[in-house]
Amino acid sequence: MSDLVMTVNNLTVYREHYLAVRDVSFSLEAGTDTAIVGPNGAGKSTLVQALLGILPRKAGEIFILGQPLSRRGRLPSVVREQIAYLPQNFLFDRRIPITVEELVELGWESPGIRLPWLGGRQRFQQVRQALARVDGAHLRSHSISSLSGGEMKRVLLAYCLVRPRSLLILDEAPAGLDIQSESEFYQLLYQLKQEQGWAILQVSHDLEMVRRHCDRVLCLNRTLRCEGIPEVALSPENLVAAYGSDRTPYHHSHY
Ligand SMILES: Nc1ncnc2c1ncn2[C@@H]1O[C@H](COP(=O)(O)OP(=O)(O)OP(=O)(O)O)[C@@H](O)[C@H]1O
Repeated sequence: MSDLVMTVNNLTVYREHYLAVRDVSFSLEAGTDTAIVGPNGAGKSTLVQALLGILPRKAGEIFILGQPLSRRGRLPSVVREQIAYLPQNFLFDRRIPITVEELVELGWESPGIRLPWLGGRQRFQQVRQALARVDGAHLRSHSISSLSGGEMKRVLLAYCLVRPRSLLILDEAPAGLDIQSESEFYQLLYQLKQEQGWAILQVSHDLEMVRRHCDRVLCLNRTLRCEGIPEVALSPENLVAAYGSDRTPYHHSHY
């Protein structure tokens, strides 16, 4: 049997009084890359935030590495530290006097009690390795205030990579990267999934990227309209079902 990293059963989530996600079920296996696609306002970010325990759910169950996510969004710390999340926008005050290395180091820490004097050497090496993997070694001592948008994305990915993980959740993460950096970004995701068995779940509007890189697609428009391998889930009929006949992106495709 394959290793299930996440199982979602009949998930329903409201934003205030608005039913944003209704009765969604799916599972994620280790070593796979799954895309969530759908039109603006379809509930993609809401779904991701509910999976992370940031937004409360109205109904349904979420299991991560076999452990239930509590109604209050809690998970055992050994499970929580296996999850990395790269948001669409990382909003913070860039004047905070912190270097790239210090930021990435924060990702190395386990949730809970911190003993900063322990594991210093290992932490140092892990931070260097993570930055090297995203081609950001030269940024190590730069202040985060000096980074471009694309450099910041790479540093945040290093933050995710700095310790072993099982699940990486991305919300439109490569937006803002140039073509070369985007291609390297997807190459790295491929390695993480193949070599380290990460399950990847990514929200995307880029259907060409999804066709090229993802193993499975969930088409969301409040509820799951279709799912499957890209060739099936992104067929013209299924895109019309997910986006509606007037908003389907199929006609803009190069396929
Ligand atoms: N705080 C809120 N209160 C009420 N409705 C909200 C709130 N936040 C989001 N919504 C609504 O919930 C729906 C789902 O929003 P969500 O951001 O999850 O969609 P999305 O698929 O991620 O959209 P996009 O592709 O535009 O990023 C939208 O109709 C949005 O207007």
